[in-house]
Amino acid sequence: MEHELYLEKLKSSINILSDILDTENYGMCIVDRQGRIVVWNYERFFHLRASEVLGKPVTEVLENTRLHIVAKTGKKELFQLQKINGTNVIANRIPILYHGEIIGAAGTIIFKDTRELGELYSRIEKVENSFKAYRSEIAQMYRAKYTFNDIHTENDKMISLKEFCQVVAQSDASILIRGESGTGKELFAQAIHNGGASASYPFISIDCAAIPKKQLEAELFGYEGTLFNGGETKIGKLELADQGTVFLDELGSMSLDMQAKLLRVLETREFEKSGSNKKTVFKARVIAATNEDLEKAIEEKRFRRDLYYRINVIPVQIPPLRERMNDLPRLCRVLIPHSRYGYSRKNLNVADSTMKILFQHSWPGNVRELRNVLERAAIVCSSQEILPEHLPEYLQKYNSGPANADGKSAYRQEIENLERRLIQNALQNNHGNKMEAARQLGIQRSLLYKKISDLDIKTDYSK
Ligand SMILES: Nc1ncnc2c1ncn2[C@@H]1O[C@H](COP(=O)(O)OP(=O)(O)OP(=O)(O)O)[C@@H](O)[C@H]1O
Repeated sequence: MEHELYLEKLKSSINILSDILDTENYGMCIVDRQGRIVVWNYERFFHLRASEVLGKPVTEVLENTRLHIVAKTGKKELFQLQKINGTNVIANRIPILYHGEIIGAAGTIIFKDTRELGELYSRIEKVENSFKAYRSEIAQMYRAKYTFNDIHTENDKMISLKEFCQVVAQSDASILIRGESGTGKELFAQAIHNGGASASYPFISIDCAAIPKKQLEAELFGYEGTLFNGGETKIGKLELADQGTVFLDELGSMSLDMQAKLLRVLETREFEKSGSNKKTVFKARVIAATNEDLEKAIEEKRFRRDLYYRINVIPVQIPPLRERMNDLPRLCRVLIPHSRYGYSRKNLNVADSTMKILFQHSWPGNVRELRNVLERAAIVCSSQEILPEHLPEYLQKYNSGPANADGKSAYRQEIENLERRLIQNALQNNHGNKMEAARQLGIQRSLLYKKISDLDIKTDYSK
């Protein structure tokens, strides 16, 4: 009898619960050990009042029921499809135990009709599909356009660097690309992204120097709508890069505060948006670039050593253009714009005299500077050849007359010939004695040695 009392207690608790629970999509029926109904709040689903069914065997009231079975076996049955009055419902059946003894079973229906569940599924499916569509749209919007084929070079060092980067593109390790401004750091970063498994995912570039320090955090992490920001939500670049690459350009100019936050993300692979305490998983690869001397910045306490080690897993150093001048002719070929005002000029090329000038410049702005020079020249030139006069003013200083095959100006060549003749004469007059020759020329002996070597002068005049 004790267990009947227990069932009674359960019944009154459930009645209280039904007042506070959402009973619109939720109902409960309890049977005793014999399968007789003791609690019934399925009223709204089956249009049968409790007074009509209480005490009746559940098998007489509910079609396809198994509650009486669960009240015997004690084995719960969850999320079962049950057809009642031509309607599918999802039913849970749970045995009720009292001091370890089965005294009945409780049945719950969560959804009135599986059509509702179907509708919910199709709504979820629609949301998922539009989510997929947005994701591929984001990947399209943030596409990396360059591949390794766009890195043009004939320089051995650059060819090996390209091959090395093709290998590291296959891993997801962090990369730190270093090089002067305009050497092609972003070009390499994009090629690495496109050469690896993340190619179809977004490539998100963030210029840490261009974004005001205070804004950088919101750009990277995003924020959730709160009362304080008028409910506005922003997806951060770290989240947007989902499975792709985050390219942190000018990393050296990131504030110490942001460096600490970035380090935490790289270590835990998760982050918190401002205004939210939920963690967002960080799933992208990081490629950073800088033209700053980071080691010096570490010494000067402007850059965190731990972040440096975390990012500099694979260091990539791009040489400046002046150290790979044999790339000039090829770069000129690919960087000359072959159209002007919409007219195609496929055969536009650089005249030899112009090339000689380009060889004399030290290109502090590297490939970007060269591209700008060629773009400007292509605009001002109406012939098929870019001539010295099409070059900007600051390059005209190298244009001191027609140049020789080795790229020296005629003026420079004349000076060298004169120097060579004077030194040869002095050496001859002094039977190859360099000290005497230097005295005769009125120059330091060290300068004479340098000139002899630079001008490749024969020094054996003793005989
Ligand atoms: N080897 C190359 N072949 C073809 N184009 C190149 C090469 N290197 C650089 N470029 C071109 O030069 C320009 C500058 O390159 P990029 O922007 O990648 O340089 P960067 O080192 O990232 O510059 P910054 O330090 O200013 O950010 C781009 O237009 C790029 O396509």
